[in-house]
Amino acid sequence: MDATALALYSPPAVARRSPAKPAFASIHLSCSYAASFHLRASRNPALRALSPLWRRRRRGSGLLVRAEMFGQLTTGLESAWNKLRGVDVLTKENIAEPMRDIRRALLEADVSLPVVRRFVSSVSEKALGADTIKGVRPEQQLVKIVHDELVQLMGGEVSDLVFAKSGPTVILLAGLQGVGKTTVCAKLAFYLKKLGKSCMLVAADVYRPAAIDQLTILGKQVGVPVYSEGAEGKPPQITKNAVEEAKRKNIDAIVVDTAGRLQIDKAMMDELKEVKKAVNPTEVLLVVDAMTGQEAAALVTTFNIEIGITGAILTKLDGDSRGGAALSVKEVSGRPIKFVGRGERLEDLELFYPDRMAQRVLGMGDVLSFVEKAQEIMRQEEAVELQKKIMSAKFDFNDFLKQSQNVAKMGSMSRVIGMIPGMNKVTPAQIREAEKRLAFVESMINAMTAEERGKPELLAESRERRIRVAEESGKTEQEVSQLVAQLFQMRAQMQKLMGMVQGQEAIAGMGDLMDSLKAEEKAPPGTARRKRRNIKPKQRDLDAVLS
Ligand SMILES: Nc1nc2c(ncn2[C@@H]2O[C@H](COP(=O)(O)OP(=O)(O)OP(=O)(O)O)[C@@H](O)[C@H]2O)c(=O)[nH]1
Repeated sequence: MDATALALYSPPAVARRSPAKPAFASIHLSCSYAASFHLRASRNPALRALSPLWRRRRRGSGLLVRAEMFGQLTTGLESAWNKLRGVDVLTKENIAEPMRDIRRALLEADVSLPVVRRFVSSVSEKALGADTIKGVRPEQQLVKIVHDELVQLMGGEVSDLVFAKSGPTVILLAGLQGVGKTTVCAKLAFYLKKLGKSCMLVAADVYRPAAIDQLTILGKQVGVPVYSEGAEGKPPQITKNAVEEAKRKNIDAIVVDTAGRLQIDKAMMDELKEVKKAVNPTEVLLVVDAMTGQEAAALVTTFNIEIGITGAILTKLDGDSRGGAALSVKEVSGRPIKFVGRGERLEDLELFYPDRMAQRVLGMGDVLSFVEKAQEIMRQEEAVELQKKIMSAKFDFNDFLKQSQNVAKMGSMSRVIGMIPGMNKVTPAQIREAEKRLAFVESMINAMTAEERGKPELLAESRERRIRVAEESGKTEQEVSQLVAQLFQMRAQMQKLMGMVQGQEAIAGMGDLMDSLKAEEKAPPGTARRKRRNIKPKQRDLDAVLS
């Protein structure tokens, strides 16, 4: 791999100062901007070359974000290569400590010890055997080696659903109670519909009456039929009849929901074997909870030995899972992870890509998934338009509202943030704060006139307008002023982040706004605020906003 390509593996710069509390709004703007930027970059090599900018976070201007998923593992791995800064070549001596860091990070992520031992020995061997490549620093080489090993550990490439060559594809789901099986049934139906395949759900969990009702409700939400014979039927017979029904109705795929139990028991295994014998399913997928770490890997192994499975579906990856399950399942059980669940919504199920997961573990985000998500909600021309507006500092409140709604469609904020390279350290609390404040902000934007939303300078230059918006939205003038000031700050930040700022031409109306903000901060409560002349912002004001 040449130096440029390897440079993409530059470890994200670890900010040397405590994470600045990000302006809530810039989290949304960064996500919106990234959606448009990466969407364009996905079709434009020149722009794509810029995307490492997202990986090397600019101190002070980027957002210090810690995605919920794998945060601890990412930090642990980062400390490994940060110890190699300044060395010229990887040697047995100088990689000893980084290897100990990697070992510790994987164990803390709840990866099983035998897997960790094999992983560290393979990375060490490759690190010592690696040729030095001109222009590539040793820590970059180590990041690349760890990345490739992580990809292999998780199965190498994506393992998609297998479809039957003739007749309906039968997907049998198994798993313990509460792991998310029934939810996965609906998510899979939603995924199959997106692929243009007709689907039917089968209620074969006859022991928990609520499960049948739950599946029926979910089926209605997705818009697919649910085959049920109530709680009296026997799962093997129910499933067999469902296959006949699917054949009659020429349905492409059926997804069978089976009973979950608190732990593996013989009755559960025997029943699954009978169902399997009755319908010979195309896929037998074990649903496991990512939060259970290496226990998930052990479960997959047991089910594979007992009944034979074709793969696993890892749910609740949006939770505070340390990553051990994602990293261990394939290596321990020999069976691939096919899908991951990242939330409770129907669209929160996606194919499992080992390379993208490895990039996220290494804090490099997941541009490809981000682009795919952005493509689902944003047309290319919209992305071009948004990009131009942001780069020309014309991004206004209409754009902010539209993009915030778009970002919300891409999934939870932590998930969107986790996909954007270079933004892998937002704390969950900061993300929750950002999400909470969005409604607060939207109420102020909705109180603005269309003209004010399209020309925020009008609000920056007129205190009367700000007071009116405050009164109509039930907020204070100070809060409105802060919001307007943050929009200008976001404009400048985005340009700075892109490294495309063309000089810092003064932004009209900033002086007045900055002064009234400062006056607010200094004036004791109730002091009549001094009226401000509209003045061109002094460089000092602009620097204060831009810093
Ligand atoms: N955060 C999060 N919650 C999930 C995910 N998948 C499922 N859940 C939630 O987990 C809970 C259990 O989901 P179910 O689908 O009822 O689990 P189950 O395995 O069918 O449970 P039983 O029917 O009792 O066997 C529900 O509240 C789901 O919304 C996920 O990927 N992320």
